[in-house]
Amino acid sequence: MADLLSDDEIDAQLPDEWTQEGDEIVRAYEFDDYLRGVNFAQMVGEIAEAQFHHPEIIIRYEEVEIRLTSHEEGGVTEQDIEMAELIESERDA
Ligand SMILES: C[C@H](O)[C@H](O)[C@H]1CNC2=NC(N)=NC(=O)C2=N1
Repeated sequence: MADLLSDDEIDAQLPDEWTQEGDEIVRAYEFDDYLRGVNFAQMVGEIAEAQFHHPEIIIRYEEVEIRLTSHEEGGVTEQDIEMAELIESERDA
C-alpha cells in the first residue's frame, strides 16, 4: 500500500490545472464537442487499466472531469499524482 500524501506534499506535486478537493485530486478538461470528450475518457480508461488505478470519469457536454483518489488508502497517494501526470502527457500528445 502506498503512503498517504500530506496536503503540502500534494500541493508541491500537483500538475498545473489540477486541484485538491478533500481526499481527491481533480481536473476538468474542455473539448470542442461531445465525442472528443468521450474519446478522451476512453484514453484515460486505458491508462487506468494499464496502471490498475482507476479514476472517476465524468463526461459532460464539451467537458470531462477526472477525479483521482486511492480508495484502499483512503486519500491521495503517489499513484494518483502519477496518474494525473500520465493523463497530462497523453492529453498533450
Ligand atoms: C481491489 C482494488 O479495487 C484494486 O486493487 C485497485 C483497483 N483500482 C483502484 N483505483 C483506485 N483509484 N484506488 C484503488 O484503491 C484501487 N484499487
